[in-house]
Amino acid sequence: MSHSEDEYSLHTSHIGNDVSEDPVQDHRPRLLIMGLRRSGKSSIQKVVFHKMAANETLFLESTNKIIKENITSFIDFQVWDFPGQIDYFDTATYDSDVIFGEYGALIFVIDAQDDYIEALNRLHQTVLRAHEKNKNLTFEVFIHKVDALSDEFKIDTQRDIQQRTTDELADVGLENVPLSFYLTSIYDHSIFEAFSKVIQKLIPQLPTLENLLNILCANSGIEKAFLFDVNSKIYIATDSSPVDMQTYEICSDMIDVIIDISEIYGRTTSFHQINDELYGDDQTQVETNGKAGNYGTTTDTANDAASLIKLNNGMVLCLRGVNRFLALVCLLRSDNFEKHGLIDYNFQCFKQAIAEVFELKRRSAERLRHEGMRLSGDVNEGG
Ligand SMILES: Nc1nc2c(ncn2[C@@H]2O[C@H](COP(=O)(O)OP(=O)(O)OP(=O)(O)O)[C@@H](O)[C@H]2O)c(=O)[nH]1
Repeated sequence: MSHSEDEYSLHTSHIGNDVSEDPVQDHRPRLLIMGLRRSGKSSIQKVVFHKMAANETLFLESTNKIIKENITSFIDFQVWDFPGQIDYFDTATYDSDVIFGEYGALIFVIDAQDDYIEALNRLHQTVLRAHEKNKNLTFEVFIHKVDALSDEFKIDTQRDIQQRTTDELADVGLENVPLSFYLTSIYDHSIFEAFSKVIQKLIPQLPTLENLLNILCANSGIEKAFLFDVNSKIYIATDSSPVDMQTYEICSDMIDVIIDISEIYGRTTSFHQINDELYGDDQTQVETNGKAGNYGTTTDTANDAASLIKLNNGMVLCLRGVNRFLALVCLLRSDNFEKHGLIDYNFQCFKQAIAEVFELKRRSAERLRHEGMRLSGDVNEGG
């Protein structure tokens, strides 16, 4: 699967208090990443959206102004990284109506390896003020850097943070604020899984996507299917069977394997069998075929990408490109894969349905844009 800078481009801009925006772009959903200094905000953003290796974040400089980034993907959204030390409710410097006014989510990062009392105070203040500005904002608390904690301690920490936060909010009459808690670390898949859940809340088409995945799984003998945003490895939807972390990890790793192979062999790839050391299993094989095969990888366009990894436990991992941003990764029994003609047919129907869902979305965005332009034209003429 190929991906170019262009296709998955990230545009970064830096802003101070002058949040001057393109009125059309301004309406993309916004992810605000906040928390105390050194809690890990920039690291999270670099690892998820820039493929930075987790240990390289050790050398990140402290952020000293708000960094705004447009993520161009299956849904266009903005990520705003806030420096830990600023007071974004200081009305003389920051316009909190602009910062909190948009549709989106506020991610609050708490360093779980540190004493978190101050962070909880800050979280409380932030939720209070941001909720006052925008009742539709969802609050996502990342209890972060949990890689150094034992399983038992992780659970206790989550329980304690959750309890204190909800109690304090209930004391001021805010028991119904939408607040979710996640245990995260950049050293494993937990940060991608948490981001997936946050992003899914911003996708109005989620129930339709889940429904399509359920139908595909039921009719193709698929155990579990994820629809991934290839660039970030965030999954934007999965079928309604429970997500087991190991399955998610192996599906997500498959994307890396395929991208790495594509980068090495490019579109000339014909057939490779690679001993897959990824899972310590020398019988696991990755097959990346050219278009001629019944199934395989065509690496020239992400849309056509298809690949198969046979695991030695009788399961098969199967990847199919859906469009230039999305890929479907499924896990199924190899017996069921014998009917791969049927699976291919079902997949084509699924791909078509996804295209229609996003075409509808594109058309309504276009209509909004036209209406926006007409409105701003009217304003200009009037002025
Ligand atoms: N162990 C561990 N360390 C982490 C994790 N995430 C970030 N860090 C480390 O935490 C330190 C601070 O990370 P930053 O991303 O710079 O923190 P920040 O919140 O952006 O800091 P400011 O820009 O000062 O607000 C770095 O040394 C990271 O390597 C994690 O999940 N686990």
